[in-house]
Amino acid sequence: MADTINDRIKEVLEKSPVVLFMKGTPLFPQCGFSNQIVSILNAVGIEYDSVDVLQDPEIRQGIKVYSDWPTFPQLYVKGELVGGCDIVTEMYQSGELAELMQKENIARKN
Ligand SMILES: N[C@@H](CCC(=O)N[C@@H](CS)C(=O)NCC(=O)O)C(=O)O
Ligand code: FES
Repeated sequence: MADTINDRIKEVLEKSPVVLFMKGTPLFPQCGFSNQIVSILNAVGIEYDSVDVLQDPEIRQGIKVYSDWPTFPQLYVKGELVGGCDIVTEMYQSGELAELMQKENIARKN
């Protein structure tokens, strides 16, 4: 069972270089923390996939264990957890987030 969840998570992470696990969708975030990280990703202007953990209790629980990180949002770049709302906000403000996206050659939204 646990293996199945981890396999599903890996599949999602391998499908796209940037994945946001959040509550709701980028168009309709269902929590202020998720809303904030969506605004930041829009401001940085990069392409990303998102997973609505409210629609998927298995992933909601599984990803917490996978990365040993108990909350949402969770931003992944190239399969690695970058952080939640606080960390990503700090990285955005310092310019580190844009730098990371550039370094990893993440596609920009036109
Ligand atoms: N300080 C956190 C704020 C996020 C947070 O506290 N999220 C809570 C409320 S949305 C959460 O995901 N709780 C676990 C859950 O709902 O499964 C961050 O930097 O991301
Ligand atoms: S859903 Fe209540 S704080 Fe995120």
